[in-house]
Amino acid sequence: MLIYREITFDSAHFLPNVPEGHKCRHMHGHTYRLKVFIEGPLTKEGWVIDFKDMKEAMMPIIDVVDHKVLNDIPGLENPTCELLAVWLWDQLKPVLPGLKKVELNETPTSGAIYEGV
Ligand SMILES: Nc1nc2c(c(=O)[nH]1)N=C([C@H](O)[C@H](O)COP(=O)(O)OP(=O)(O)OP(=O)(O)O)CN2
Ligand SMILES: [Zn+2]
Repeated sequence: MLIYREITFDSAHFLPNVPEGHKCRHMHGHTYRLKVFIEGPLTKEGWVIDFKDMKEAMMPIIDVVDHKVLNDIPGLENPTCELLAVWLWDQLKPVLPGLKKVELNETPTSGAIYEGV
């Protein structure tokens, strides 16, 4: 069974590696939407993991990026949606057994999906 929990956070960033003149070289912000997927068997409670426990595992990581400048965070010096999705995966993997996939929307119409290496 695959379950998910979704959360939003607001961050500022700029993309240092895009060409001169690209609008994303300038500091700007996004409301990111992160969907975290966990796969596993049903327990005797009839669930994979308590959604509440998922949220509790996710929140300390979300607190690192929420209302922050992403470029200031070690490992996020070039915070594209793709690299932020990988960073979130790397943070979540040790605290969420069964982590299957992260889906990160940077805008309502664009995003990245990462399932680990
Ligand atoms: N593959 C990627 N492309 C872009 C990324 C990214 O992380 N991965 N990021 C950006 C910028 O962060 C930018 O803020 C988003 O740009 P854009 O998609 O142009 O966003 P808009 O909502 O302004 O889109 P419009 O269609 O122009 O309204 C850029 N690309
Ligand atoms: Zn952006």
